[in-house]
Amino acid sequence: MQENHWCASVDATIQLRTGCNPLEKHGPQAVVVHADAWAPMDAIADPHDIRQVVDYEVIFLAIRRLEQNAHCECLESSILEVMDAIFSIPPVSSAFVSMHKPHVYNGQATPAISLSMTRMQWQKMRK
Ligand SMILES: Nc1nc2c(c(=O)[nH]1)N=C([C@H](O)[C@@H](O)CO)CN2
Repeated sequence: MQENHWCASVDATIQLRTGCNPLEKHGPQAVVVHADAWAPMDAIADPHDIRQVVDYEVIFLAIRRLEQNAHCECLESSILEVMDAIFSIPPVSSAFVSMHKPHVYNGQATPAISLSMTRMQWQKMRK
C-alpha cells in the first residue's frame, strides 16, 4: 500500500508455455498472475478521464499476450515483459508483479516469483 497513490491491479490466470522441467515442455500450464501499478495522485490531474488514469486494461492485455509467446524456461522472463507494459503507462511510478504455478507440484506446494520495481530502477535495468 502506498499512501496518496492510485493502484491499478489485475489478477489473471493464463495458459503459459513455461518451465525448465522436461515435463513442462509438452504444452502450456496455468499461471496465476497478480500485478499492481502505482501512480502518485498528483500525477493524474483528472481521475475521471480514461486517458489520464492507469488503465488496467493495458496491463490485462499485456498479461494475456504472454499466452502467444514461445516457451520460456523461467517465469522471470514473463514478469519482465509485464513490467515493460506497466511502465509504458506514463504516470506509473512503481510496480509489483507476481506469478505462481498452482499445479506444478500436484498441490504439495505453490511456487511463486515476484518483482517489485520503481520506474527509476526499471529505466536503469533497460539501459
Ligand atoms: N526462479 C525460478 N525458479 C524456478 C523456475 C522459475 O521459473 N523461476 N522454474 C522451475 C521449474 O519450471 C519448476 O516449476 C518445475 O520443475 C524451477 N525453479
